[in-house]
Amino acid sequence: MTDGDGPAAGNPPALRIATRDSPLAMWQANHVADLLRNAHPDLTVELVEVKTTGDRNRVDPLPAMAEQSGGIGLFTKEVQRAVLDGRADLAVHSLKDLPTGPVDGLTLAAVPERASRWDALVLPADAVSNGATGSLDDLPSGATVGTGSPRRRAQLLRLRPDLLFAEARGNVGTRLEKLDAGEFHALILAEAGLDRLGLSSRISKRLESETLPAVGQGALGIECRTGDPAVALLALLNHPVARAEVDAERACLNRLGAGCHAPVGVRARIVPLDGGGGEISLTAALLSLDGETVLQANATGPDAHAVGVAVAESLLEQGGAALL
Ligand SMILES: NCc1[nH]cc(CCC(=O)O)c1CC(=O)O
Repeated sequence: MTDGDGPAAGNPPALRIATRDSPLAMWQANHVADLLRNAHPDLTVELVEVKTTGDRNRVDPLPAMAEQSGGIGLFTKEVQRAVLDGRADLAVHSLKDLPTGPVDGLTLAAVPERASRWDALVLPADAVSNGATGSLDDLPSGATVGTGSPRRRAQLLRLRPDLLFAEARGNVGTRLEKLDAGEFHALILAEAGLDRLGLSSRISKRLESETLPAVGQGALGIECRTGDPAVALLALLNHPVARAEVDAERACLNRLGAGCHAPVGVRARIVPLDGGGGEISLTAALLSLDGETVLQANATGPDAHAVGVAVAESLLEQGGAALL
C-alpha cells in the first residue's frame, strides 16, 4: 500500500488493484473493488491498468502462441509483475488463466464466491432469430465451432466426431462479432464471462452434461505480496467452498504438470458429512485431442490439495502422461 493520492491524513492509504484492460478483466477488478469497499468501508480502492503480452498480440494470428502459452501465464504475468514491483497492491485474475505453480513473493490471498463454472454454446444472432435452438445435436453435419481450447474440442468431438473447429481469439466481444459475421456455426464461451458482461441472453445452451469445465473456470483469484497487510484485508473476501474447490482442481493440474491449455476437464464439489462439515470430491477427465481416449479419476477426502494430487496420480497411473 502507498499513500499516493490517498485521502486526508488519518485515513488508510489507497489499495491499488492491477488488472488487464479488457472489458471482462475490468469488470472483474471492479467487482473485487466493490467487495473490498463493502468489507472495509474506510478503504480507498483504485484500479491500475496493465497491458499484457497476450493483449498486445491479440490482433495478430500468431499460430505458435496458443501452444507456447500453455501454462506460462500470457495474461497474468505482467499483472503479477505490477504487484511485485509495487505499482499495485493486488492482482485480480480469472483463475482459469493463472498458472498453478507458486510465484516467489506472491500469495493467492482470496478466492471469492465462484460464478458459473460451465461452458456455454452460443449461436449466431441471425440463426437464433430464425428459430435455431442450442442443442449440440442441432448443429449441421460438419459444422464449424469456434474454440481454440483443446479441452472443449476433445470433449465435443466425443459427442460429435464430425465437428470442425476454428480458433476464436480475442476478447469476448470480438469472438461474438466473428460468430455473428458467419465465421463459425457456433461458439463456445465460459458462461461466467458472458454473465459478467451482461451477455447472458446470448447463451443458447449451458453445457452441463457435454463438457467438464476447466480448472478454476468461473472463479477469480486475488493475489498480493506475501506478508503484505493486504493479506488480512483479503481474508474477508475468501469463500471457503470456492477456495477448497479450486485448491483441489489446481493441485490436480499442477501434479499433472499441465497448464490451462491441457485437455483436462474437472468438477470439484463439497460432499456433506453426516456429523456436519464436508469433504472435497474431485472428478477429472484427461482426453486425447481427438476425443477418442478419455481417462477419468475421482477422489474424495478432507484435504483439497491431497484430493487433487490423488486424482492426478490416478490419471498418470492410467497412462495419462502420453496425452499431455
Ligand atoms: N481463457 C479466456 C478466459 N478466461 C476466463 C474466461 C471467462 C471467465 C472465467 O472462466 O472465469 C475466459 C473466456 C472464456 O473461456 O470464454
